[in-house]
Amino acid sequence: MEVHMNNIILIGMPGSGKSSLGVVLAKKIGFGFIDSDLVIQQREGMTLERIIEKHGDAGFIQIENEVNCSISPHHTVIATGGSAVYGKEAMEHFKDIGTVVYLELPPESLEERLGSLKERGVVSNGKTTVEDIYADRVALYKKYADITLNEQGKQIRETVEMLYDIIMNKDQYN
Ligand SMILES: Nc1ncnc2c1ncn2[C@@H]1O[C@H](COP(=O)(O)OP(=O)(O)OP(=O)(O)O)[C@@H](O)[C@H]1O
Ligand SMILES: O=C(O)C1=C[C@@H](O)[C@@H](O)[C@H](O)C1
Ligand SMILES: [Mg+2]
Repeated sequence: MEVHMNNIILIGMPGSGKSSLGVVLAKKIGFGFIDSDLVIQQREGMTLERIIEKHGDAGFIQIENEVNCSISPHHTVIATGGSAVYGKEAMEHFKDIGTVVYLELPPESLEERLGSLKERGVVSNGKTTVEDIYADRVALYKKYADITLNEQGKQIRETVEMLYDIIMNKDQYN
């Protein structure tokens, strides 16, 4: 598989580690790092939780879609928000500017990491459990992924190594 080395875009459920892994990967490969959640917060001048409260799920998805469409860096790892896949234009844009990597983890393991969903300000679309939110999104994560990384049982360091190997074309996973 050919990896588009301009940008690496991380997608996946909240708690899958896009932000935690992304910055470590960026440092390792000499790339920049952008967390699109922080770009959204800066643009709106409030926290993600507050934006969701104010605009509702649909309003947040629209804002996130617009912001993500405006992110066009070079040689950068982009950690997206868990709900980024609801933005069709943004995901098409990301596929144009880089390689999209889905960090895959089953809902049981996500639950252990997440703690309170409410505190994280998740776009729930009326769903209340991690399992239901996962079920609502899993097809979208798979649809947009150029690479799917199963991180079950892996430490952050191991997942970064696995991704590094793929990027550097020493690929034994795809
Ligand atoms: N093996 C692991 N891999 C990744 N993260 C892990 C692992 N074990 C524990 N964690 C923890 O899980 C959490 C992952 O959260 P993080 O904010 O990176 O996820 P995210 O995908 O960016 O979520 P969001 O969509 O809400 O932005 C962190 O607190 C991290 O330390
Ligand atoms: O998965 C989600 O619904 C979200 C994840 C966060 O990264 C933020 O983008 C926001 O809190 C919504
Ligand atoms: Mg994040």
